Amino acid sequence: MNESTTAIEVKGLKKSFGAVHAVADISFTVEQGEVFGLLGPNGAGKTTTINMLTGLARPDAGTFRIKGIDCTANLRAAQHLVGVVPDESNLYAELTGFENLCFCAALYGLRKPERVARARELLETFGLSDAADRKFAGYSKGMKRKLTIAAGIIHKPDILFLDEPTTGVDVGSARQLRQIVMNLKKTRTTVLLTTHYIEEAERLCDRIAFIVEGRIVHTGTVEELLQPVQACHSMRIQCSGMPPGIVAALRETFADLDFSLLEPELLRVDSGAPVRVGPLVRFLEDAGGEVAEARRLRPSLEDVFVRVTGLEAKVLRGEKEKKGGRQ
Ligand SMILES: Nc1ncnc2c1ncn2[C@@H]1O[C@H](COP(=O)(O)OP(=O)(O)OP(=O)(O)O)[C@@H](O)[C@H]1O
Repeated sequence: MNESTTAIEVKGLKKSFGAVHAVADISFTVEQGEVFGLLGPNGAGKTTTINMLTGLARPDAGTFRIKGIDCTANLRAAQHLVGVVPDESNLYAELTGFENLCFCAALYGLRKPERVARARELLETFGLSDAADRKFAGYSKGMKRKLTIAAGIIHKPDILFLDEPTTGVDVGSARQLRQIVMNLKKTRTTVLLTTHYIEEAERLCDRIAFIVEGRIVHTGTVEELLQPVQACHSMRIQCSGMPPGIVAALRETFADLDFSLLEPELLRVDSGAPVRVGPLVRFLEDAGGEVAEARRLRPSLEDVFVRVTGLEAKVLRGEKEKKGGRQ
């Protein structure tokens, strides 16, 4: 019997498409009951990783185990243990929400009375009962996403692969979808999710792996990831009328501080020690500027991402369009 608490174990997974190394070399483990996030910009290799783990893409190299079962050669061996929510919905546009769920339940071998009961239960839980008899094609993006997650957990899997749960949905639906993930966590379902939203990873995940150009560059709990920047002190100063060359002048006068101009009227100050605001404000105003606000910044995961990857935070904010259903 396998006593291990490891739900997913990935070693040296690789996948190329021609000259593109979509997944260059990826290894990680996810413990049972954990919500583990792959966080990275568009094109980092998140979907390709999930596709390999769910049998939608064949790895060029590497191995992976699900609950101790080697699935590299035989994915079916662990199929009953996993649920999959792909980034583009795999549900049928012409079927109703209820029919889609019953169909998925049948694929997983649930008996008819069980299918109907489970479909109704999930429609109720996800707030979709009123839309149960409407065609999937007419659902909003948020409703489509919810139903696709419901379909992924219809057979109560131990492990759920969830690709970009909230991409392309409105703020309210995103909040509900995050709540769904938190509820799954309460039932000890292991979740491997991908996202390019830092706040989402921070809120939902027990551990996060930063993925860039097909490689995991850093992994840890939010607390562990934040550790290197805890000692950093940063400020944002909103100041109009700053003369050209102000950043160089500030650097010369305050040699222990680092300055960057985020916008023409927005200055960022970073330091390894607490920053004294008074002298900075006086300097800026003596130079002809007018300070509207000076605000201390809490160290954030975004700072860590920027520091570890060398990328700008805005690469994570790129949105991508989703289709949402088989047409
Ligand atoms: N079927 C394919 N054929 C050719 N190139 C592909 C294919 N699938 C992915 N790629 C390329 O592999 C790289 C990784 O893509 P992948 O979709 O895994 O990234 P991602 O991190 O999921 O990004 P996104 O958030 O945009 O979905 C990208 O350069 C992408 O263009």
